[in-house]
Amino acid sequence: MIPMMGMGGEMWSKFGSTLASIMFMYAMFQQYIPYTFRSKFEKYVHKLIGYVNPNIQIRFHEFVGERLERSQAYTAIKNYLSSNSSKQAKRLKADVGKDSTNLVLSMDDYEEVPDEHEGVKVLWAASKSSPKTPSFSLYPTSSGDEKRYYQLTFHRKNRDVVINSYLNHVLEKGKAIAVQNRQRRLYTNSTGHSYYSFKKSNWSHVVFDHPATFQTLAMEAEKKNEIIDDLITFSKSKDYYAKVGKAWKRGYLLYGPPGTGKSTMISAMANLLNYDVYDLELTAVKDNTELRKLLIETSSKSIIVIEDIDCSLDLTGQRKKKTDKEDEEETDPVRKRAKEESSIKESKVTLSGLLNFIDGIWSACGGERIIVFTTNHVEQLDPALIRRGRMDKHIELSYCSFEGFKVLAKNYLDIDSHELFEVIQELLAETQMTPADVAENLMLTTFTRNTDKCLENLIQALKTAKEEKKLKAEEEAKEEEKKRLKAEEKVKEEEHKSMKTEEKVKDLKVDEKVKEDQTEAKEDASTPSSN
Ligand SMILES: Nc1ncnc2c1ncn2[C@@H]1O[C@H](COP(=O)(O)OP(=O)(O)OP(=O)(O)O)[C@@H](O)[C@H]1O
Ligand SMILES: [Mg+2]
Repeated sequence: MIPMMGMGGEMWSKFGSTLASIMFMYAMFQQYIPYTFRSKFEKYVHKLIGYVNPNIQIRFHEFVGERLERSQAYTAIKNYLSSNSSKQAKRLKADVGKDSTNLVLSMDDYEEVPDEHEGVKVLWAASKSSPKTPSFSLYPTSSGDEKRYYQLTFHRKNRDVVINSYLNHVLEKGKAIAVQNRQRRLYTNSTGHSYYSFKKSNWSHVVFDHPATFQTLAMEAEKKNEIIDDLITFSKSKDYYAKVGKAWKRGYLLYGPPGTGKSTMISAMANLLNYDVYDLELTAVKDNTELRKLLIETSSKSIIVIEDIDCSLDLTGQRKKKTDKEDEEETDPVRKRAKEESSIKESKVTLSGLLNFIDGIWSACGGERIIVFTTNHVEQLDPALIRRGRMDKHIELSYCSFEGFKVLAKNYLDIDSHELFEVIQELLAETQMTPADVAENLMLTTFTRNTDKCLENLIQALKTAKEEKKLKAEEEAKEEEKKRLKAEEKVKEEEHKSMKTEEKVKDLKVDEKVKEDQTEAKEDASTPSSN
């Protein structure tokens, strides 16, 4: 044992002294050899190493270009390595990931991670270089001056595989991981702060974490699956759209009464496809130019939403006149308010501007985008806006069906069947209740603490709705009858009037005839006879 230790100690001391001498010589070399000679010397040393060393190295710096933008390749590699390094590297860096709940691990500086692709072995290393000349700054620069990079090392015989295949594989995988890990955003253009115009973007955003999914959406299973299929096919059809020469986008029109789940479906779409949501408030857009600017700023993999399209835009001059008239009759306070607001702000976005937005040349920039319009009154929309090709899919969201109710019962009460379901089925067929109202009744509150009570409440609400519907129908029938009687009366009155005028005309004609006769008789009397 002891001799061994002695040997080890001797070896270390030798190694230490050699290292010290090399360091000393290097310091001397740096201090006393002129710079020009030194740089030439270093060049030859690198060349010499190049002849001897069979490996090739590629560096991917964090910041590149004149404006020192963050390199996309660096970010993609970082993401790619984060999944590998957490299994292999010994020293890791941790950062908070999306939702602020999970940790994302990546390899620490000077750590190395091996990787293999198509039988080719490579080695990744994370590293950083400090600036050679110290820089002075008024601002604290903790790590700003350090230049981080990843270094890829591989044998030169594998050059083709690495450059042609492996690097693409790394970038693609890295980007896919970034999409998965990214925190999705909900953007809006309706901040209303015009003094923020110096800001770079016209969109402001918050974190998008709406929990709605297609599983929790009350809807017929067949219809739901059709929509899911459509969305997934769209998201995977990049090559197909390129082949047929169409911009990679798809338009959906969601229509139906308030509270039937239009907005909920948009959130479910975003969650299904992992897309960002851009909620475009048309009334806050000044004109077509601003609209185009907003569109260009939207990123790929996003859903652009225009809610209540019929209220948010006076699409044509004709339409404006029509809506003015309708204002008096508008009973829904929200729609009335929206109409008032839109007329106050005097948005100059026109129908043609909007159509350009949907399928003009500009719409192709970015790609992989879904445009969703919602409306409560599909019949009021301009045919040009909703023709096929612009809005590829029209989806009607309607009153709650029994199938929809079962989804809600499963979500809210966690039950698949119940003895009261039959009654509810009958009542739902006879009434028109929105999923929002049904959901409201199924919500467990302090008052309705159990399932039976909830279902009974719903039955009560459905019965009331049925009664109201009956009363409303009766009232409408009465109203119709009143209108019919009024119309009949009017017709009679008209007839009466026309008869009277006819009589008057007749009388007048008789009077005139009498007068004419009288004047003729007078004239005859006053004319002296020729005899
Ligand atoms: N089909 C549905 N499935 C599940 N929940 C629904 C459904 N429809 C409505 N709801 C519930 O009702 C609430 C209101 O629905 P939502 O906002 O999606 O309606 P909307 O159709 O967008 O109405 P509006 O036309 O007034 O904008 C939602 O928070 C959701 O909980
Ligand atoms: Mg809505």
